[in-house]
Amino acid sequence: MFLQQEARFPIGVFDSGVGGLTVLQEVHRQLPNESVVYFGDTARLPYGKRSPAEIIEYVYEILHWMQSEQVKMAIMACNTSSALALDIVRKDFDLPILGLILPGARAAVGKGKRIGVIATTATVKSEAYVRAICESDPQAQVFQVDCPEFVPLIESDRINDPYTLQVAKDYLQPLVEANIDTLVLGCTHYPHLSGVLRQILPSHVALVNPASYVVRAASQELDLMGLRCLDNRSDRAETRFFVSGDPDRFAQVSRRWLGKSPLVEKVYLSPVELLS
Ligand SMILES: N[C@@H](CCC(=O)O)C(=O)O
Repeated sequence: MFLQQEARFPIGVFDSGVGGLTVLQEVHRQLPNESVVYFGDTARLPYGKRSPAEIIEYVYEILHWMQSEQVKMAIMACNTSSALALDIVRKDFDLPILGLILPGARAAVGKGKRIGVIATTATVKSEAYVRAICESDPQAQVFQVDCPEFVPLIESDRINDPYTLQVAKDYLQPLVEANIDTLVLGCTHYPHLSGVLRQILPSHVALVNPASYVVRAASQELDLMGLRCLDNRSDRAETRFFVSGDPDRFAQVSRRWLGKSPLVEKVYLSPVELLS
């Protein structure tokens, strides 16, 4: 099966932009020995506005490139890609590929019965969370809202802007009125807004960040496959950052989350011929 993989190889983590950093933080917390290749497809964000065909094409390109970087596992740190592309691309790669929807849905049903999901327009339209939640708990009720303004606001570093709070109030209002008890942050950018969301939601509403659950699943998978890196010398694990857009811009925006400006390289992804 996955014979060419070795424990010392990195884990690939990708998103359209800085959203995947919320997953990267969990990788650093739960899997501190692992090296990571992080890719942000910043030239083509937001993915949430893209068609399913475009998203699938981008994901193929990213995974082909990640394979050339010798990743031993790929984590789609992007709900939109997980919702639209995971089941399609998985069969075409000789490496474990993990997505956020199932771990997020399972975590949500463990917390409540009236489950709100906020996500990109593409994820909401796919109904991937509705299916996954209802399969895990047929009694659960799901209320979805797409929040197309969030990703551009986060990518332009406007988290604490009063306008962002107003937009968030408008998006959450129908969910508060529906009396949700649980809210799934169904886009990896949104945990960056947790503080803003908390100001609006009643305190009994549980927030579910699927990032911590997908990384837990990744950890189990690494053990199962004998691919966990056991070398715990702190200087060995490194995270390298790559983007398709402007590396300086990514370094500047991600600084808030990483505590320092990372070194970021630009990558030109090659088009992949898709068999239809
Ligand atoms: N991080 C996003 C992608 C957002 C976007 O580019 O629209 C997700 O989890 O869906």
